[in-house]
Amino acid sequence: MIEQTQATTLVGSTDGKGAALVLKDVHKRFVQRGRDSHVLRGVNLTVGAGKIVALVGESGSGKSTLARTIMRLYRPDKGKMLFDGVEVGRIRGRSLKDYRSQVQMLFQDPFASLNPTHTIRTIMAHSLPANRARMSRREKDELFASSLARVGLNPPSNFLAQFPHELSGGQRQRVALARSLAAQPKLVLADEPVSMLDVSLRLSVLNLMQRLNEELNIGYLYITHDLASARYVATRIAVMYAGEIVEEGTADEVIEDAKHPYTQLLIQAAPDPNRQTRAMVDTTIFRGEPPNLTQKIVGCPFQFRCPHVNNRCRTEAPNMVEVGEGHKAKCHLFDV
Ligand SMILES: Nc1ncnc2c1ncn2[C@@H]1O[C@H](COP(=O)(O)OP(=O)(O)OP(=O)(O)O)[C@@H](O)[C@H]1O
Repeated sequence: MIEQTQATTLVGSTDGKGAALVLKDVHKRFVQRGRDSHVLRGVNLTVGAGKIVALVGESGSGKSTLARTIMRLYRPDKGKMLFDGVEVGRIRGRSLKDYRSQVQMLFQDPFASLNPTHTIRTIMAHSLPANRARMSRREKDELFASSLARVGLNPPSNFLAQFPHELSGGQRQRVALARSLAAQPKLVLADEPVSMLDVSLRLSVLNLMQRLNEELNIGYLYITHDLASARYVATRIAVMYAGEIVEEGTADEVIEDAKHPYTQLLIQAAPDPNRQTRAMVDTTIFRGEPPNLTQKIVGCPFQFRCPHVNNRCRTEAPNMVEVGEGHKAKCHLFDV
């Protein structure tokens, strides 16, 4: 029972040291109405212990599927996922619960993720890991209060008895963060956590995530469409296209010196805060469509939209190659 032995090292190992997530060649297929859709097509990605990595890409590129696969809500069809050195696919039973305490998800819509019929106290109590669920009510209230105070909800006692509908969107997202804190996570998979909040609140929630990262060494996989917020909050950015990471590097380098034609177009399409007329993502910059994931892709998945496409792109899939220090891109332009 090697997997049980390995997995038990997860239990209670909440030591503030953080833990790395390493994904190797992760594939996920869905079969829908008899059609096989290859949504994750060999994802390689590392979120270092206590690091913030942003995962950016268009709608449908597979970002949420990847997060759900990491959470073990989906089983990958192929590939390896290692968390804190433990193979995630082998974690079973109680250890899976512990894994899901240490790796938590923060969703786009905090209202949908908080049970509306429960008070904040009950919501927080339900997400406690087994080793904390046995605490006395007083101990739990102290833990919940300190978690709420840490996310800036003061005085915490006022919030414990409230229901989600009594809170603002920003407060609800803070409650969602406090709930995860009570379970001492090492990694939070934050799936568009600020996109439903008012612009004025977005920055405060991103700042809070960053502060929790610094104070508690919590790592984040920050999933977003928004390159500006990715650069603001993350040290590294990974760009996803059609179920693959096509570029990865430090946040500054990926934005300032993007190599992959897709990343370059994403940056061009991003809303420019200095230009009044382009408040939305400019999708007209992209010609063509992303590939049909129900069909086998021969060559580069970006060939149908790429301004630099050549014959090699139509026949040979590009490899990920070094394009700078700690900066990689999957494009034939650099694989000569
Ligand atoms: N359970 C499922 N069954 C079948 N297909 C699915 C399932 N979940 C996701 N997909 C398909 O996988 C593809 C990727 O979806 P996913 O939600 O992961 O993308 P995304 O990058 O997170 O998009 P968004 O930014 O809009 O959330 C889509 O084509 C979607 O229809």
